[in-house]
Amino acid sequence: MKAPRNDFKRRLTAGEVLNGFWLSLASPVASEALSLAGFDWLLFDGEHSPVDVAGVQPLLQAAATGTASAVVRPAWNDKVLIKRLLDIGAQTLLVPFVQSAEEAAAAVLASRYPPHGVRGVAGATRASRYGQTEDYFAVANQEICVLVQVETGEALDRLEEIAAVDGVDGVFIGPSDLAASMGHLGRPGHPEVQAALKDAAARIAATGKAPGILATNAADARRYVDWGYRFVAAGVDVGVLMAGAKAMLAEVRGG
Ligand SMILES: O=C(O)C(=O)C[C@H](O)[C@@H](O)CO
Repeated sequence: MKAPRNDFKRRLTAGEVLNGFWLSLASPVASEALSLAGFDWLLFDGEHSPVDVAGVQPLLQAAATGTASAVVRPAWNDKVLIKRLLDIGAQTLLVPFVQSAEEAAAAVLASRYPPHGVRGVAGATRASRYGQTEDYFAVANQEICVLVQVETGEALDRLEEIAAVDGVDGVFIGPSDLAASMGHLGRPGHPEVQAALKDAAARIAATGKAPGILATNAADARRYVDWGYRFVAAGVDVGVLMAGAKAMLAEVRGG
């Protein structure tokens, strides 16, 4: 048996635009259903949801039934958390709050086995199909995809240095945190924030790395793609659920 390959990384590197969806509910049922809905990738959020490492594993298993590649956001840029997520089979990580080239390099090192990094070695994990794959150690490092999240003005000033780090495959801009850092807490749609997002997409693309972002509706997602973002989550599960449920309730009440 061959070790798992990373479709997300391959398609991103080939220049494709990948349409994603953001999951905060930590529901394996939602993971399975949304993967079967045809998304290219699903983000499992370990930073702003109560899910821990053990809870991410069923999300990965469920996503594997459909078309979507899994992207996992650890709670922090932490080598122990990263190692544990990789062991349960995550191959693509979205590492939050990367402020410098050094922090980006630390995320890459945490994701690679020696001599290219510091990832600890376990014999039989879900990552190696429980030890059943003949080529796991030969391909494991190259199949890891590291996306780093830039979400402050300070990090934006260092965008090119961060993107240039070897092993960084993409740079994701967090619109909500960037808005907060720019003095527009809760207003990612503010014209100054939107201008920064547009500019960031072009700057990231100029480095040869893939720009990524989170939108909260299809119109924003399409505009971000037009600006050059290539891995774009079009919405968040809890947001879509609440909007749909509230609209239905209003209709039922005749409002
Ligand atoms: O800054 C952002 O935007 C993000 O990092 C995403 C947020 O954490 C959140 O909107 C996810 O639900």
